Amino acid sequence: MDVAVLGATGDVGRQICTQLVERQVLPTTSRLQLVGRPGGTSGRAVHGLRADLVDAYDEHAPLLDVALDPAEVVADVVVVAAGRTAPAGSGGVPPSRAVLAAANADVFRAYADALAAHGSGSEVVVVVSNPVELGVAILAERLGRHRVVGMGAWLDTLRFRREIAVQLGVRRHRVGGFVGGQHGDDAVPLWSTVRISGLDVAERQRAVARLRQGRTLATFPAEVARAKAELLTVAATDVAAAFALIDSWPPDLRALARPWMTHQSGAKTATGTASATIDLVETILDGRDIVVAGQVALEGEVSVGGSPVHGVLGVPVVLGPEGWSRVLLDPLPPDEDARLAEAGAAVAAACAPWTGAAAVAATSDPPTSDPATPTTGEPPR
Ligand SMILES: NC(=O)c1ccc[n+]([C@@H]2O[C@H](COP(=O)([O-])OP(=O)(O)OC[C@H]3O[C@@H](n4cnc5c(N)ncnc54)[C@H](O)[C@@H]3O)[C@@H](O)[C@H]2O)c1
Repeated sequence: MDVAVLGATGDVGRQICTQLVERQVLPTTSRLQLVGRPGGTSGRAVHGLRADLVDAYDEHAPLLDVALDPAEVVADVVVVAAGRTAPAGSGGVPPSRAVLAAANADVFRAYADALAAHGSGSEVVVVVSNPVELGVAILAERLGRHRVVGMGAWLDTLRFRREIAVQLGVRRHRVGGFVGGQHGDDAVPLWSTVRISGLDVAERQRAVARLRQGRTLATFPAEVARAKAELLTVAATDVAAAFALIDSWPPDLRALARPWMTHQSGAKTATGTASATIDLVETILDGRDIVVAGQVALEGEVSVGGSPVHGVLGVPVVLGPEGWSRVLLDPLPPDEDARLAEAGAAVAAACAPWTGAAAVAATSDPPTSDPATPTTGEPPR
């Protein structure tokens, strides 16, 4: 099985390539295609990245290949990590979600069209680039929705599980449960899906109630906004204190605030993002169906706020070698249902200018103001 990484020389792409090789996810007979952009700096650096990986891992590296033309991308799993990102650190004005969308919609379209024309017709695409929902929408339109999954919800899920595990004093693998919604501020911690191995239902309910401290998701967007404002003030003079402050908050808030602060600190979230991406790649290569959370293009499999969702949303899905097959989501409590509905509306508004009939107009005349009404216009981390 072969893997292609688009944007291989970027911070996230390089981490994905390195971890794929270092963790020996691919046998030496498989091929890892490093994809850069002709004319850009990545078109040169991608050759250097190949040499560096061989230098480090020659004994167990898969066949390493370079591609600079989208038409040359051929693999069983294609990871999309190419495109513009919000610069790390707190200096300057970061591009809004809409500006990021305008820049990356072209990247998504270019690779979607190339894969539709020249691909095998069965490759599974894992979207990392942001806005991840837009990437899923554009690629799913051209390749078929079941072959495209966004990894933002899985990364959010791992962060949520970790924060719960830390608070309970257990290892992360003992905690189940998912985060859905939109990657970023409209991520929805699905508390009703949380499971803790070793605890029966009553014990789990008591533990979750303790962790939630009487809050519901109705107040979550306001808490996130307040948390960011507080962190900016504290981090202006003491970044360590800002991270310590996060430790005092409940797990769902920590799961959003910590990566945001990481980005603000000037570090990026490339390592964790790559590790979560590789989880999904391994699942697809493994041949077994596993339940993960991912952004997928729904056609009414899920209803939120009383209406079936026709659009991209992060939900728990069964993922396997042919992509995602089913959504696994029981009826939700009112606060989770309401937040998921809001996230679905925010995604729909954000994707509308770039998908379907609007995409043709958007290609020649992209909107310059933020078309969406998410909790904030900030891009996700
Ligand atoms: N989904 C998530 O959870 C998550 C987390 C972190 C970052 N991201 C996203 O991943 C993407 C990459 O982030 P990064 O930090 O690596 O950015 P980066 O700027 O370090 O790298 C981007 C790479 O994309 C390449 N690129 C741009 N256009 C291209 C094209 N048309 N063809 C091939 N390559 C192209 C650039 O040359 C560069 O190497 C961003 O969109 C970022 O927002 C997503």
